Amino acid sequence: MTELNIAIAGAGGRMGRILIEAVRDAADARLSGALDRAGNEAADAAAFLGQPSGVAVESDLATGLAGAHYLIDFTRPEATLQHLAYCAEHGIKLVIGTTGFDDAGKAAIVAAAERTAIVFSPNFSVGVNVTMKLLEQAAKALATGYDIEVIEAHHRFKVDAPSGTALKMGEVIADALGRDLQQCGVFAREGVTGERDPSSIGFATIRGGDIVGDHTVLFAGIGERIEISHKSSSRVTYANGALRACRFLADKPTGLFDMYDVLGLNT
Ligand SMILES: NC(=O)C1=CN([C@@H]2O[C@H](COP(=O)(O)OP(=O)(O)OC[C@H]3O[C@@H](n4cnc5c(N)ncnc54)[C@H](OP(=O)(O)O)[C@@H]3O)[C@@H](O)[C@H]2O)C=CC1
Ligand SMILES: O=C(O)C1=N[C@H](C(=O)O)C[C@H](O)C1
Repeated sequence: MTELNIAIAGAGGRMGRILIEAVRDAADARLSGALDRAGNEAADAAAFLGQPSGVAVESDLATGLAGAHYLIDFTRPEATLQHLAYCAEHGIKLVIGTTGFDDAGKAAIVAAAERTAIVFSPNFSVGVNVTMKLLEQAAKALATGYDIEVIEAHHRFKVDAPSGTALKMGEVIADALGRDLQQCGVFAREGVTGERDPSSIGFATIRGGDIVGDHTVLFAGIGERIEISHKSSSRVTYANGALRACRFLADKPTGLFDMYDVLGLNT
């Protein structure tokens, strides 16, 4: 069995810590390095587990990525884009969970995938990706007469809105209906808004406490409504999905993939 040498970016963050634990628990993976921003360096990336790893948290990319074949990055767009450039240059494969990229950031990821292999997904849980498939089917079956609203709730610390997952759900539904989310997405309502445009897809965001991540899509008709919901109760599902993505990349030299590719849902 070939061992996966994995570095973790954002090592001290909510996802970073769960990822370090998941890599350490995986029989086929080795924690080869850990990165975080300057000022967050630490002597041992797994000290919080009470089981030293011998891997320090570094802010210097060359040091933190020495010996890494994969970088799992759940940080912020500005950090991911720096890591992306380094990984593309050095042939390190990337699993990107960071959300909140603008169009230029997404284009940089597409370009980097010509030089290294990347899985980029706003949500690495199996359940959310299966939910996306259900949404595709529901949207096609409920194409007329049903108003579509995406409602998401996350913890108080989340900095981007709507969540990357909510936006992806909107895109999946818009694609299934032949609409363009850039045109039909409604991201805020206040004051005298007028009646709802039936071709719109609305978004509502809730932030509070320690909510890990809830997403509901409402298809509201006259006389009935359908709700398709996914609720995360642990970040372990995201970490396990990210590890699965590394295994998927093992035989891919270049290319941009998502969790549909990893899970074989692209049918
Ligand atoms: N795709 C998926 O399945 C999931 C995606 N996410 C996404 O992952 C990202 C991280 O989430 P979460 O772990 O909760 O966030 P945290 O804020 O807990 O962790 C982010 C880590 O990255 C560090 N960081 C921030 N900016 C920089 C920078 N410029 N350079 C280097 N390091 C930096 C932070 O340091 P500091 O604290 O000092 O800012 C922190 O250690 C978010 O975009 C979130 O939406 C989250 C869960 C699942
Ligand atoms: O910030 C989070 O926590 C999460 N972010 C991702 C997103 O923006 O969709 C995935 C998950 O919902 C948790």
